[in-house]
Amino acid sequence: MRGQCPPRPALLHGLVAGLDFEGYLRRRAASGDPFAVGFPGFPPVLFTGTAEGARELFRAPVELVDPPRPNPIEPMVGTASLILTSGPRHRTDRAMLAPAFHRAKVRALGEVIRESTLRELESDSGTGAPWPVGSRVDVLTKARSITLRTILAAVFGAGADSEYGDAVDDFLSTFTTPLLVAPVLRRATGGFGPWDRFVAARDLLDRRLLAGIARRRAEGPAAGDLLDLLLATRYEDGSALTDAELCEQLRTLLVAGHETTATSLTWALYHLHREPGLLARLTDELAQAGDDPAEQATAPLLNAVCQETLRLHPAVPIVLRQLREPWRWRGVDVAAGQTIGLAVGVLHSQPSTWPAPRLFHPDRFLGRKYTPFQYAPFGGGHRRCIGATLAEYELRVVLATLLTSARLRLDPALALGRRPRTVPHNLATAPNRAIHFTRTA
Ligand code: HEM
Repeated sequence: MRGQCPPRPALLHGLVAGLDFEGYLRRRAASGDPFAVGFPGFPPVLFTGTAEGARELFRAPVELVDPPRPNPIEPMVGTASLILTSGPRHRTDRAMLAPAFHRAKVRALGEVIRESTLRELESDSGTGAPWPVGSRVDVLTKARSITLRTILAAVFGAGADSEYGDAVDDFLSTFTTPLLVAPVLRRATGGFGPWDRFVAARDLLDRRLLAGIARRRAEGPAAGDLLDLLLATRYEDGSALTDAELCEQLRTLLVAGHETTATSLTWALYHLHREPGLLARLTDELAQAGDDPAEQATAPLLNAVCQETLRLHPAVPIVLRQLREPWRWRGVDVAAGQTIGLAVGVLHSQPSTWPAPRLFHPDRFLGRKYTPFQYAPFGGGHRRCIGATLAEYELRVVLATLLTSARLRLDPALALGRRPRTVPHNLATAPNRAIHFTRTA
């Protein structure tokens, strides 16, 4: 089948992918399905971008698939991370954490999310500057402050941002794209290189996390937040998570739980402010819904805007599984050890499901449902994103709060110019340039 030979040279392709990840995957998909992609420093991956391929991937027997190893994000999250474990260990960890992501628990964070958003507009937030009328900001920075406070509240309880916020920021900013894509750079260079800076930031964050863990152990469980659930985790042999493993799980939740949502918020605001008619419809809808986050979050057009944002800009653009044994997938015999995956953006661009797929058109979600194999921004199967309910609720509450509390103007060059490209960024992706807005009211 065409498209299966890994592209050569991988380094050149890696550079092109680094400049426009979504566009690169779409171009590779044009050669056939499945199609191979080589990433520098890692074995080639065989991708699908079809609903049938997604169905087979998500329904693969649990004991057949693992997360890929080596994995570029391992230095950030560690081997005990929920993202990297498999088998009974993964099952237990997921089951223990799941209650924190149930609908009722997520709804209870509504006020925290709303206040966090208002704080970003009105006053000095500690993790971000105020946004007075007339000033211009990179909205991704604002979105990151809001989503970091939310995930810190979900993990440690409300108000935890002053203790951990800056350490998480430093940790994330030191894991630069070169470190992500080029494992050869991951070595000490006398304390001054990018790897040394990353390791120092990770150590600092872990020290803060360990202090928080010690305090919680001394004080006893709080209100069933994620830290409580991690501390209560027990395996079949009765053992608990070690301190190092606790740090890895906490780092995972903090990182996976805020950059993704922040990127999605940025794209949603970008598209809304390029389409005044759509923005007016949405603000009218929100005006009817009042101030209650739970009420606002049920608004149909708001929901459609969030879904369309995740369709056009899936913050996690690839979903990967490594085969333990040989498997026939998409009509191809795939060897044990090979990694197969879903290119989410390619799936979300299939013209048979999504007419005019490159257009931002939320109405396609009004009154219509798609299968979990046609639309998969949160992946699928037994590893589907554990934070999906939180992410969707947070997107809606932050957008509703921002749009009913402030007026924003997108920079004219962005409002009229070409759409920014998507580039890899930490665990997720981000627009390749800053999306600036001026607050006008
Ligand atoms: C818009 C926001 C988000 C997007 C687009 C997103 C997307 C994804 C995707 C595609 C996966 C891989 C699923 C698979 O392998 O099938 C994933 C996994 C994961 N996500 Fe999210 N995510 C988001 C927000 C969150 C939030 C708020 C959390 C909260 C902690 C979170 C935590 C995780 C974790 C821990 C995993 C690993 C799950 C496992 O392997 O069992 N994510 N996410």
